[in-house]
Amino acid sequence: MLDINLEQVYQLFTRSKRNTENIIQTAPLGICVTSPDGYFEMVNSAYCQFYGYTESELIGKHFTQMVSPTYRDRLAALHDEFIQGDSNQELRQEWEVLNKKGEARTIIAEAARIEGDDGLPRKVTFIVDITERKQLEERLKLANERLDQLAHRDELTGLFNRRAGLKRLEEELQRCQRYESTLSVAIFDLDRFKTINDTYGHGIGDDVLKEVTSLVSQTLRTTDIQVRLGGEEFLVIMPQVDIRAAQRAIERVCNAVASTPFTKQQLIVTVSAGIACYVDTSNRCLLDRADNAMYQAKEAGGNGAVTA
Ligand SMILES: Nc1nc2c(ncn2[C@@H]2O[C@H](COP(=O)(O)OP(=O)(O)OP(=O)(O)O)[C@@H](O)[C@H]2O)c(=O)[nH]1
Repeated sequence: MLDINLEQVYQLFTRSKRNTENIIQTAPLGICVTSPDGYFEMVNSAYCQFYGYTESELIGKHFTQMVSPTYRDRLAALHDEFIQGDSNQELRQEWEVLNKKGEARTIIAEAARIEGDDGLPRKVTFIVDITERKQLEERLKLANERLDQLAHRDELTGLFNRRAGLKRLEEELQRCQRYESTLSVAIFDLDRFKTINDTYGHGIGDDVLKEVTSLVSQTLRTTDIQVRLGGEEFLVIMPQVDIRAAQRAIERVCNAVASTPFTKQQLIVTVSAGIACYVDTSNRCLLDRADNAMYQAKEAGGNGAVTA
């Protein structure tokens, strides 16, 4: 039998308790224990350091004071649910919190339910500061969006650029083939645009391009795709639209452009358009047909649409 007296048991117990407390206090992640009604009963050094409060400033305070006001009610409700839950479930979630200086930080909090000395449940929360990681992710996301923008969008008008637009057309044509649906395209070009540049300068020419394409987008359906092919030449892809409907849409575009004065100079601009409808053939052939039709519209004096 083990020869151990009460004093030794007590010493062992005290040493073990001290070890546990030391581990908790020196742990690199923030740890807190909250009472069944959400008040701090224990906070470790990392927790205090992260939030910028001393231990005595936190003990006895309600834990929701550490989160931004938007989340307070939700978190208090979650705490209650967690404390009352039957299972030993764990809660892991990302939160926006506020430190003592009022700075917003992002944490991942993971919680576990334990039983306190009094037999009542307690919530132990472990927090990891992910603010820098979140900021980095945000910057990466913005940089990726910018890269995506540069790779697929035309800087001046914000429309799809030629490469991205032709890729979209290819995808739409494949959809037509697979589902035996239809599609129309229109190529349009501003009439005598060089005169605008020569008379008012390139800057005003740019403004005309931006305003015209914006008006065209508003005139078309949201499912239509407008592409800047280059210079003052544009492509409109109209999925599920037959040649008659396409003609009506593009005539509406021509009329809208011709009847709207553009830029502060109130310039009157017209467009010529060629329309072609998908028949089982290649992308290139469809665009060539629309392009030829557009030149016919130009030859007929501009400001109008011709179907291939
Ligand atoms: N401002 C501006 N002008 C551009 C841009 N890209 C092309 N252009 C100009 O567009 C004009 C196109 O001239 P042309 O090809 O002769 O066409 P047009 O004067 O519209 O004549 P038609 O098409 O025959 O009616 C040129 O002056 C180009 O410099 C651009 O991004 N901004």
